Amino acid sequence: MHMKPPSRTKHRNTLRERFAKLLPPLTFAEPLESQYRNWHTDHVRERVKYTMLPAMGLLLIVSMAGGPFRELRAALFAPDQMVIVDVLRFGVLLPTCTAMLLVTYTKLYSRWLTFAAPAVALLQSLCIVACDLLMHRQGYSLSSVLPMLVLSAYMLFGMMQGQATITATAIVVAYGLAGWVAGLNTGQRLFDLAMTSVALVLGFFFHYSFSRTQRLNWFRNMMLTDSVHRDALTNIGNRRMFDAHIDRLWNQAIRTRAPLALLLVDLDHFKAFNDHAGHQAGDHCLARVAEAIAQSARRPLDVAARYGGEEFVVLLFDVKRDRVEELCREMHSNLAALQIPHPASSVGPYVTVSIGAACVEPQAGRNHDGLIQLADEALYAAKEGGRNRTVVMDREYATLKTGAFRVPRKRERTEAA
Ligand SMILES: Nc1nc2c(ncn2[C@@H]2O[C@H](COP(=O)(O)OP(=O)(O)OP(=O)(O)O)[C@@H](O)[C@H]2O)c(=O)[nH]1
Repeated sequence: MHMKPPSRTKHRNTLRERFAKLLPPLTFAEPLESQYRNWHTDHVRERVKYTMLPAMGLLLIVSMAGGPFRELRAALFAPDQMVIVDVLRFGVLLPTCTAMLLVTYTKLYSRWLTFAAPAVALLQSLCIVACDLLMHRQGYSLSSVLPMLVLSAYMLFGMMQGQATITATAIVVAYGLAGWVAGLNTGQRLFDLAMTSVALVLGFFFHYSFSRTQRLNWFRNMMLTDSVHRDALTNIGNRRMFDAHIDRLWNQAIRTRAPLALLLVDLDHFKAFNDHAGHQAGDHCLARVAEAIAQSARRPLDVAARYGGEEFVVLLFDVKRDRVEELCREMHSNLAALQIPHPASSVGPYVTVSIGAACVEPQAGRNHDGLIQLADEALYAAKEGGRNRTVVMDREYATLKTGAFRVPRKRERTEAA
C-alpha cells in the first residue's frame, strides 16, 4: 500500500502550534492591540524614567567626571585611544542620554519612546562593546558588564517583547563580530559569548512572563472598567458613565466655548407595552431602541446612555440647534424603520419615542443641572404635545435658575474655609 509522506507545511504547522501552546503569542486582536500599545507607551514612560535616571546618572559620572575617574580612564585606555573614547562619550553616550531623558521626561515626546528605546539601547551597548575592545590592548575587559547590557535591553527601556529580543540579540551578535574582527583571545570571547547568550535566554523568559502578566492585568482592568460603565441590558453606557462624562464635558465646553446639547429620549406608553407583550419582550425592545439611539452619538466626545428605566440620554459636544433637530429627525426615522409592534399605543402601530432636547452654551457661573432641567422640560412638552415628537429648547435657558451659582465659586470656597 502506498503511504503518502507527511507534507512539509503540515509538519511546520504542527511545530508552530506546539510552540504557540508552549508560549502563547503576546498580542491581542485589533483594535485591542492598538489600545494596549497606546496605554503601554504612556504607562511605561514613568517606569523607564525612574530606571533610566540612576543608570544614566552613573554613566555620565563615570564618563564625564574628573578626579579618580580621569585616572581610571588613563589606566584603562592608551593615550592614542583617547580621541575615540571622547567621540564615543560626546558623540554617542551624551546625546543618546539627553534624547532618552527628553523622551521619558516630556509627555510630548513619549510616543517616540517606541523608536528611541531600541536605538538608544543598541547605540549605548555598541559604545560599551567598542570600549571593551579598546581596553583589551591595556589588558582589561568589560566581560562582566556584557550580560548586564543584554539584561538591561529587556528591563530598562520598556520595550515590547519583539523589540527587546531583537535589540538584545543584536548586542550579542555585535559583541561576537567585534571580538572576531579585532582578533581577541578565542577562549575568553567564547566564554563571554556563552554568558551573554545565557543572559539573552533568561531575559527573554523574564520579559515574556512579565509582559504576559501585565497584558492580562490590563485586559482584566479594562473589562472591569467597561462593565462598571455599561448597562447590562442595552449594552450602551449607564447612568454612572453619563454622570462622569457630563461633568468632564461641561468643563471642557466652558474652556473651548463649545455649545452642548442634551437629548432625553423616552419610550411612549412603555408600561402599556410591558403589560401587553410581557416584560421579556419589553427588555428586547429596550435593547433594540438603545442600539438605534446610540447611532446618534458616533463622534468621539458624544455619548449615549441609559438614564434609567425606559429613558435614554444623548450628550452631544459642539453642535448647533440645526444639527440637533436633524439628529432627532434621524432618530425618529431609524426607530420607525425598526417597526417594533406596539398595539397598546395611542400614538401609532409601532414603538415611538418622545425627545426633549436642550441646546446651551456652558458658562463658568453655572453647572450642568440647568441643562438636564431644560431637556426635562422639553421632554415634558413633547409628551404633552401628543408624544412621538421632539421639542428643542435653547433660549429658555437664560431664564432658568437651576444650576446657576448664587455666589461665584471662588467666594463660596473662601467663605467655607
Ligand atoms: N421590560 C422592562 N421594563 C422596564 C424596565 N425598566 C423600566 N421598565 C418599565 O417601564 C415602564 C415605565 O412606565 P411609565 O413611567 O409609566 O411610562 P410610560 O408608560 O412609557 O408612559 P409615558 O412615558 O408617559 O408614555 C414601567 O412599566 C416599568 O416597569 C426594564 O428594564 N425592562
